[in-house]
Amino acid sequence: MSGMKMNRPESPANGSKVCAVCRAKASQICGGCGEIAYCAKEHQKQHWPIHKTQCKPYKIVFDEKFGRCMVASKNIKPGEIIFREKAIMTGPKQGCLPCCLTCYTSLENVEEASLFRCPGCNFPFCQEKCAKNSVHSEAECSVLSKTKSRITINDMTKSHPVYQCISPLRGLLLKTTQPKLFEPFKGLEDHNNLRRKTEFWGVYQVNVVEFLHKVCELSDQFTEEEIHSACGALDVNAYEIRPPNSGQQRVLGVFPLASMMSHNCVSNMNHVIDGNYQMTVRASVPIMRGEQVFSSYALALEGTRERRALLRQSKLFECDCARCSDPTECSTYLSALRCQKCSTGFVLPIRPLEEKETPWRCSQCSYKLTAVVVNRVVDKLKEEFEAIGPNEVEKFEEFLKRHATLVHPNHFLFTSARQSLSQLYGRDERFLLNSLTMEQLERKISICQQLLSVANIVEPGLTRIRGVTLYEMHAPMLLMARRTFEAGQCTSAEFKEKIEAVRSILAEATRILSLEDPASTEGAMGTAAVQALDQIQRWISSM
Ligand SMILES: C[S@@+](CC[C@H](N)C(=O)[O-])C[C@H]1O[C@@H](n2cnc3c(N)ncnc32)[C@H](O)[C@@H]1O
Repeated sequence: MSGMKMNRPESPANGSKVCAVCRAKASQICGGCGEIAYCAKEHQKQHWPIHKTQCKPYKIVFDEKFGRCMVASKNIKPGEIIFREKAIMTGPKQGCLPCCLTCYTSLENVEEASLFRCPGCNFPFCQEKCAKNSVHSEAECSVLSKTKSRITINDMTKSHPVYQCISPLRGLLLKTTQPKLFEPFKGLEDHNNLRRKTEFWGVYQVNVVEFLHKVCELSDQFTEEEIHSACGALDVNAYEIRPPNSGQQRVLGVFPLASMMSHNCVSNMNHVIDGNYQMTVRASVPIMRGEQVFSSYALALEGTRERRALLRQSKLFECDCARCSDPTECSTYLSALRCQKCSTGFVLPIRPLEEKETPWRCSQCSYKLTAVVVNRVVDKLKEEFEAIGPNEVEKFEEFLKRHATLVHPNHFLFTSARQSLSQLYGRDERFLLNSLTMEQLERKISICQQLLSVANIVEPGLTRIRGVTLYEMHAPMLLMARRTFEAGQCTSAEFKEKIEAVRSILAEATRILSLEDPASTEGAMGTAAVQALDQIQRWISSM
């Protein structure tokens, strides 16, 4: 990586390390950070009270291209915790539906009589206890009370622009309520200079800056620039959280250390955020000393044009990672079309980083298409895909069948359709597992396999999608094995072999899903996976 500055550990000119306690020649290195060396175990033990606050498997360094970024200071194994961090603030996401400002429960289906309106500001909450929470009552309520005579949020089924102000306001109010937390918030990249030239700047100017200045009377406390910085810091850095009861809504959380991770379209970490808004970041694949810890700010199962557009718009940079630069997206062909001329080749962008201008060419017959034509085809397909309801199994299947001659089997819209189908077969009330035919069970397995073949490349290692898909795959495999055996269509030895295969899939799913928050859907799946694995293991040993 060019231009990266790293603070190297103290070592003599010949490169060998010295003991941090006695400066004798060191023979061992701290396993936690890979940085500090010791001559013997005793000195390591003696040094621990001092070293433990600095013992981290990463460093924050500066790079000309990425800005501040996180680099592994030792080799990190898959599953190893890189860091844990609690959110310094949380708040509603732009464009959200009205929600409780404390627990973020969606108020969409709550009757007016069941709402609690805060006596100070009249904002709706799910219950009185939430309105009394200190984040609201001790800071923002008095600011929002200025809106009381002007705003009443009545329609819970439509987003209200006032919610756009809440998260920036919470960030800004840290200045007086929690100055220690305001420092890292203020230090986040806001990209004001780039954002100033975008259409969003004007929207924030009206909906947030002018609202906080004119309606909330905060012009003495925060300048226009400071308010825009808060909006930018959130757009560029905040993580999306799925709190329980919030329905489909996402909440924003600010994690200053996690914000230091650069983006790569194939990340090497995974993160879990628990109910207390604590984030745990682990390596999903081996990370070697000196390598960056990369998060993915975009959805890994999207195509290059879609990921790069999101990163350009919300994170203000042009991603040129290995995946974006490769026309085949690391051989996944997630954006490839089928050639309509020779029908055996796939049409790929010649210069994938120039999505608006690049010609696309068939890998077999050199048939060419312009970017405009390709983008139009994909946009039309996307429109059709987005019109499919979440449980419409038949429509997803129809979509896959109808367009099989148009796009690569792994096309990102097909992969998304498969992701939905992998969950619907076996879970949707019309397709419960035990009611599935052998053909449908086979279909579920093949959908999961195809999904895994893509996930293994773009979300490799200990990642949520792999854990969930492996778990989804084990159940039809197990059921098929049992049905076949009970029908006398396989021998005991063959049956045992099939069960062994299920066991190994389930063991991997368990390893991945056990890293999830037990209160989350994936965490619950992890618990179920542990039980299923235990049962299968007992079953195998009794065979
Ligand atoms: C969440 S911040 C990461 C920390 C940031 N580098 C800093 O110094 O504060 C996101 C910003 O980092 C930079 N960045 C992250 N990943 C990048 C990448 N793959 N290529 C170029 N810039 C990147 C961009 O400026 C982006 O808006």
